[in-house]
Amino acid sequence: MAQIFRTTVRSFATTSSRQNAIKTVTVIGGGLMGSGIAQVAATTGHQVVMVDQTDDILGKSKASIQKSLQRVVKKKFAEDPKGGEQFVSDILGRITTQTDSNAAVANSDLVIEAIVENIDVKKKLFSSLDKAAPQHTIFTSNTSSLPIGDIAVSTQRQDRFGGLHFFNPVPMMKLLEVVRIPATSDETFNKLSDFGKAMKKTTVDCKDTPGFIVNRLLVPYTIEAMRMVERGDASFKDVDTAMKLGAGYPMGPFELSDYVGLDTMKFILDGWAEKYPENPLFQPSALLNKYVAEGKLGAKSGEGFYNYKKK
Ligand SMILES: CCCCCCC[C@H](O)CC(=O)SCCNC(=O)CCNC(=O)[C@H](O)C(C)(C)COP(=O)([O-])OP(=O)([O-])OC[C@H]1O[C@@H](n2cnc3c(N)ncnc32)[C@H](O)[C@@H]1OP(=O)([O-])[O-]
Ligand SMILES: NC(=O)c1ccc[n+]([C@@H]2O[C@H](COP(=O)([O-])OP(=O)(O)OC[C@H]3O[C@@H](n4cnc5c(N)ncnc54)[C@H](O)[C@@H]3O)[C@@H](O)[C@H]2O)c1
Repeated sequence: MAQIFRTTVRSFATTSSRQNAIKTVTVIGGGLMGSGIAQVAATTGHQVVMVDQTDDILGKSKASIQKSLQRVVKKKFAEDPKGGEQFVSDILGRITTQTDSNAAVANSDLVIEAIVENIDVKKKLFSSLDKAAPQHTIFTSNTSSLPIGDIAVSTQRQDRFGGLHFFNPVPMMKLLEVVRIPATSDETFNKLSDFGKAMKKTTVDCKDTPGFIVNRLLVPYTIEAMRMVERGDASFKDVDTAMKLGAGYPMGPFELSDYVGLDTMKFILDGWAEKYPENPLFQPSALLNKYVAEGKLGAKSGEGFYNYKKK
C-alpha cells in the first residue's frame, strides 16, 4: 500500500513539476487566434507577453480580450459584479504587450506563434527568435495547415519544437491538438501536453500530417459542401440547415467558413493543392475563389456567404 502511495505521489510530482515547467508564454500574433490563446493562458495563471506588428493592433487585441472576458463574467459572476471586475483585472494584469518579438522571448518558457498562414514569414520569424530566446524555450506554431517540420527547420532547436493547434473561438473550444515532428523530444512533447491540460483543454496527440486530425476531416467536408452548391445540388443555406439539424453541428459549413475567414480557407486549400496535386479532395473551389476575389472574406469583412453588416 505504502509502495503504491509512494509511486502515486512520485508520478503526481513528476506531472506536477512538468505542469509547472511552463510559466511564461509569448504569443506572437494578436489576431483572432493569438488574442484568444493569450486570454486563456492568462486566465489559467500564466504570465503572457502578446506580440504584434503595431501598438494599434495590440490595442485592438486587448479590447477583444476584454470583450470576451465580459461575456465570461456575465455568466460566471452574474451575482458578484465586484468579483467579476477583479477577475478581469487579474487576467489583464498578466498580459503585457510588445512589438519587438526578439525582446518578447527573452524570459519565455514557451513561444506560441499565431501569425499569418505563410511559411516564409513564419520561418523568418522563428529563425530570428532562435537566436534571441533562451536555450530552454520551446517553440510552437498554431498553423492550421502548414507542416510543423517545414517551419522547424528554420531553427537549431527541432527537439524543442512542436505544434499547438487551438480552435476558434479559443475560450470556448475545448480541444487542443498537440503535434510532434520526428525530432520533437519526449520531454518537449510531455511539457506541451501538460501545458494544454493546465490551460484546461482536452489534448489529442497528432503526427505532423496535413491538417492533423480535425482539419484533415473538416476541410474536405467543407469544400465538398461548396462543390455541392457549385453543382447546383442545394443552396448554401439549405446545406447549413441540413448539417445543423441533421448532423448536430453547431454551425453549418458555410457559417463556419465565414466564421473562420474565407481567405484562411483559401490559403489552406491552395497550399494543399500545390503540395499534394494528386489528391482530389484538395482541389481549389471556384465558389470560394469568387468570394475571396470579391473581398467577401466572411464575418471579419462584414460579408461572406452571409451578410454581417449592421443594417
Ligand atoms: C471551415 C473550416 C475549415 C478549416 C479552417 C481551419 C481553422 C482552424 O485551423 C481550426 C478551427 O478553429 S475550425 C473551427 C472550429 N470551431 C467551430 O467549429 C465552432 C463551431 N461553433 C460553435 O461551437 C458555437 O457556434 C460557438 C461556441 C462559436 C458560439 O455558440 P452559440 O451558442 O452558437 O452562439 P452564441 O450565442 O454567440 O454564444 C453562446 C455563448 O458562448 C460564449 N461565447 C461565444 N464566443 C465567445 C468568445 N469568443 N469568448 C467568450 N465567450 C464566448 C458566450 O458565453 C455566449 O453567450 P453570450 O451571452 O452571447 O455572450
Ligand atoms: N482563424 C482560425 O479559425 C484559425 C484557427 C486555428 C489556427 N489558425 C491559424 O492561426 C494563425 C493565425 O490565424 P488568425 O486567424 O489569428 O489570423 P489573423 O489575421 O486574425 O491574425 C494574425 C496576426 O498576426 C500579426 N502578424 C503578422 N505577421 C507578424 C509578425 N511577423 N510578427 C508579429 N505579428 C504578426 C498580424 O498583424 C495579425 O494581427 C494562422 O497560422 C492560422 O492558420 C487559424
